[in-house]
Amino acid sequence: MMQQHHVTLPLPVLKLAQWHQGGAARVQFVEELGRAAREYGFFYLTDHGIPAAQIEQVMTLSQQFFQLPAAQKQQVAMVNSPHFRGYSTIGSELTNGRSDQREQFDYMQEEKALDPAAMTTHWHHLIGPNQWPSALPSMRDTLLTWQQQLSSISMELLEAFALALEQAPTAFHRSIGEQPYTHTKLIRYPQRPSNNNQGVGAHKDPGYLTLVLQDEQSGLEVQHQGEWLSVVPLPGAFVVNIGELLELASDGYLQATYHRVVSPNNAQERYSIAFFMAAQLAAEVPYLALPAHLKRLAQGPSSDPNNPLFRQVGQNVFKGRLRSHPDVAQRFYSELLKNAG
Ligand SMILES: O=C(O)CCC(=O)C(=O)O
Ligand SMILES: [Fe+2]
Repeated sequence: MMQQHHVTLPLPVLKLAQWHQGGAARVQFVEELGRAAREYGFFYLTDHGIPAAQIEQVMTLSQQFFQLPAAQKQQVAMVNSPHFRGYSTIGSELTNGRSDQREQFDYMQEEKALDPAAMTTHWHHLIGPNQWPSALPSMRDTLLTWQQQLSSISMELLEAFALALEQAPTAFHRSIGEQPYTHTKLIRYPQRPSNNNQGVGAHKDPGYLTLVLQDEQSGLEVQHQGEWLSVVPLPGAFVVNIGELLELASDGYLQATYHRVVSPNNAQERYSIAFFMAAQLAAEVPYLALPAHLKRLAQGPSSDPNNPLFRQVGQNVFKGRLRSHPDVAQRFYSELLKNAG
């Protein structure tokens, strides 16, 4: 018999199949979710229904993309997209003012940019087409399907979150409308350079929820009671975390947890794929009326002068993008930065 290795996982493991099962299993899922969300703001999600073969296919595609010659990746460079979509080279992204040691490919829903006359506010620029590399013709359909599937899982999770907060399961629906704003990021962390181990600096995610798929290389860490916990990889699981919009909606009863990635310390590189779900850009985050026993524990959303949280979804997403991608901000939004500064 194969020897079993029992690794103690640092975070709760939730099975989405339990939610699908309904009845008492669903009630238990909601209870576990409520506890995990309040205690850690992070958990592993397994039994989510996405086949292992598809996960493998998407991970392989990501590796193929990053292995393309630099010139081909530059053909889809994000710095050419006012919509913050495409490839960012290592070091071009900033978190907490320091450069992140990762290269990435960002895409969102496939959309047409708005007519300039219809652009009445800055975040309208987030809407637009993706950029796809001609060298990998299957990438577009494979990744848009992936994004749609993760969006469906996130919608189910949001219903469960609503129940955990003792709301109607549809409490978030109005802010989502027909389609939430979704964003996926393929990421490659190279082996740690000698002078900077910041894969991505400590941050909160700006949306409602994030689902991360990691390979077998650790590096993701979450802040918990003043310590950094290593989110050791659990094969096939998504790591789910709460974003700023859920913190705002619950008046800080749930908090968006700080997390970071420390660059691989050995000869390995690390690949991950992060999926971020916000609400509709035009929406305002709802104020949920929490029952007294939860309200008592709500501390109000955190107020960090370096990271104001905005209830207007588009504004919250746009501020995050401007800060993370100064090259795009400088090229397309320098007037805005001048006025803000
Ligand atoms: O790569 C990871 O594991 C997490 C990435 C992350 O936190 C982010 O891109 O917001
Ligand atoms: Fe993150």
